Amino acid sequence: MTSSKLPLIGVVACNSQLGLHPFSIVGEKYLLSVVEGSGGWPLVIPSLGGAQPIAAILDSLDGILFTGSPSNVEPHHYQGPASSEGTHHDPNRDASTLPLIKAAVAAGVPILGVCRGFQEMNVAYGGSLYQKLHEIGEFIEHREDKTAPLDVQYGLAHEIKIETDSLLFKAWGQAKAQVNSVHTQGVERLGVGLRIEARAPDGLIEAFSVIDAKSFALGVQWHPEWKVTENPFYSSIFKSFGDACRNRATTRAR
Ligand SMILES: N[C@@H](CCC(=O)NCCCC(=O)O)C(=O)O
Repeated sequence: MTSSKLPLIGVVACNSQLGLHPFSIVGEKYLLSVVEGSGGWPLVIPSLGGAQPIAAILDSLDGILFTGSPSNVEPHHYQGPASSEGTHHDPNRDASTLPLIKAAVAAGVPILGVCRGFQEMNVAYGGSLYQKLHEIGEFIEHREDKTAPLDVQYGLAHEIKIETDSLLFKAWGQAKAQVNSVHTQGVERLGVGLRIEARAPDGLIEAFSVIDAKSFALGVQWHPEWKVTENPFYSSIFKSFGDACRNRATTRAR
């Protein structure tokens, strides 16, 4: 690979107030997973909301990672009931990522959605979300113990069963894997044009891909970016995503 073909991978940012100023921020684990897991270079995509130059963004990138976030997609985007008081939202991120997801897939730009990014993909394709899985009754605990050390919070939490006709199976080569679980929300109604790739033991959808995508388009509910190089399953996901980005890098006009 020559340096001019290094895949440039957009990583979407969250908005957060630090002191008196609003900042666009991206967790370092996402940036490192692009470098160490996908062999690309991360470029932060700010979620400024409103008009964004989608065509120019897509023309400049070989892939996009839609990151996880403590914030939740605002329920009006999926015709859900209003969130309970105090729910953390990021309306500018919603306004930026929801249109960018479908535009990226249509343009053949590889995408990987993680946790909030996975939930955004589902909403972008017309799906809906459970806002509090633990209140539904039929699901195992999918939340992390926020009082535990990070390695415990992101430790392996449950098994997933992987469909054999799937991007995940192609990457991993096995029909089962162990994953972490760091989320409160989950897919309720699957978006149109999405195919289930994996489920948790309680039936919750843990991964899907976009059926008619011209390139890699996968969403996962868990966090494969977490210490990606130490987990062969997580590595296989970022490697497959990186391969798709490398493929675009060799053909994209610069
Ligand atoms: N808020 C949603 C999505 C959960 C999620 O993405 N968690 C990651 C938080 C830390 C990080 O930024 O990686 C939900 O709770 O379901």
